[in-house]
Order: sequence, then C-alpha cells, then structure tokens
Amino acid sequence: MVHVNGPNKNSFTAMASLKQAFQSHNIVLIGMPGSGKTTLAKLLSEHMTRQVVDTDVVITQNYGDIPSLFTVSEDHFRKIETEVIRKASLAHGTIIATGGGAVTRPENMDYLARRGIVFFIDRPIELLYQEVEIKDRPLLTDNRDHILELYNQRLPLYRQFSHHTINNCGTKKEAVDQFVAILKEKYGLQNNQ
Ligand SMILES: Nc1ncnc2c1ncn2[C@@H]1O[C@H](COP(=O)(O)OP(=O)(O)OP(=O)(O)O)[C@@H](O)[C@H]1O
Ligand SMILES: O=C(O)C1=C[C@@H](O)[C@@H](O)[C@H](O)C1
Ligand SMILES: [Mg+2]
Repeated sequence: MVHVNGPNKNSFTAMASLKQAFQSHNIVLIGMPGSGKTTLAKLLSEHMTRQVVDTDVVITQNYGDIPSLFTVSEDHFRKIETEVIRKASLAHGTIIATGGGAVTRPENMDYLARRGIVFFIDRPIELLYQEVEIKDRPLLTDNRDHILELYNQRLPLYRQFSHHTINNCGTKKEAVDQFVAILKEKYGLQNNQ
C-alpha cells in the first residue's frame, strides 16, 4: 500500500492494484517559470512513453499567444488557464506540464490532484535568473527582479500543492533520474510503465 503525502491522498489506496492506480494517474509538474517543467515533461515522456500535455502550449494553440492574453488582463489569461487545466486533468496516464502560475488558483490544483501525482520542480533562483527566457513570460518582462518576488510568493504554494519535489539543480538527466526513482519507490514503476 502506498502512502502519498499532500492533497487527495487516498485514490491509490482505493484502487484494486497499484499498477492499475499508477497507470491511470497523471504526472503533474508545477514550479516557477523557467524551472524546467516543459523540458523535463518532454524528457520524462520519452522515458516512459507517456503523452505530454503542456497547458501553456494548449492555451497558445487554442486562444492565441500568452502575452496577448495578458494584454487583455491577467484574469482573462487565468480563466482560460483554469479551463485548460480542468480539461487536461480529465486525462489518464498523461504527463501534464503546467504554467508557472497554476498554483495561484486553488481550483486548478484541485483539478490536477484528482488523479495526479504532483511534482514541484525546484530550480534555484540563481539558475532561474540565468536561464529564464523572459520574452514569452509577461509577468517577468517589466523587471527581472520580479522573479524573486514571485518565488517568495509562490514557494509555499508549490510546497503545499505537491506530493514530491524534484531538485533541478544538476543536469536534466539527473532530474529525470529523480522522477524515475520516486515513481519506482512510491508507485511501483516497472520497465518504465
Ligand atoms: N537541469 C537543467 N539543466 C540545464 N538547463 C535546464 C535545466 N532545466 C531547465 N533548463 C532550461 O531552462 C529553460 C527553461 O525551461 P522550461 O521552458 O522547461 O521551463 P518551464 O518551467 O516550462 O517555464 P514556464 O513556466 O515559463 O513554462 C530551458 O532553456 C531549459 O532547457
Ligand atoms: O508564472 C506565471 O504566472 C506564468 C508562467 C508561464 O508558464 C505562463 O503560463 C504565463 O506566462 C504565466
Ligand atoms: Mg513551460
């Protein structure tokens, strides 16, 4: 029996078998803009042959580019994001990469945790400064120091809403290895299934 810390703890214990439970669950990545959610979701999907849904990509494809949606208002973007997250959360066995601000609306995290194992991608702030591409991230374009403010505001939320943390301070492969180790140890991942 697997004990999972955090929200929506017991869907695993209720399922007939661990394997069945694991295969029906989504793997959800949350974390700061530029922390590596999109990148690691793709690498993990190659490793596990699961599909990726990247909510920022779905938004862009269906509603237009993110900076333009923010031009209407942040609330306009957030409503769209919530609807995209709601739909993405209905999937089974998918890897869901979220936008950095998904944690700012608790209903998003409710949807994602219903059948999601939620991983916080924790990338040190110095590395976010170095690598984050601010052009497509409207909340960061006016002032790079805003990253620190967002980090301080959101860190407690990323912790609160995640079941596990990936310390993305080494190579991308090391980060993927951390996912695999947790999925094997806690959820019975075998042969990448
Ligand atoms: N472990 C790592 N080593 C080197 N570069 C990394 C690592 N993790 C992420 N990066 C780089 O950081 C940048 C941002 O990553 P990515 O776009 O995946 O972030 P994100 O969390 O999806 O951001 P957003 O919330 O804005 O969508 C990319 O250039 C990616 O290659
Ligand atoms: O941190 C945020 O609030 C955001 C991060 C990006 O992934 C996009 O979802 C959008 O730019 C908002
Ligand atoms: Mg992304």
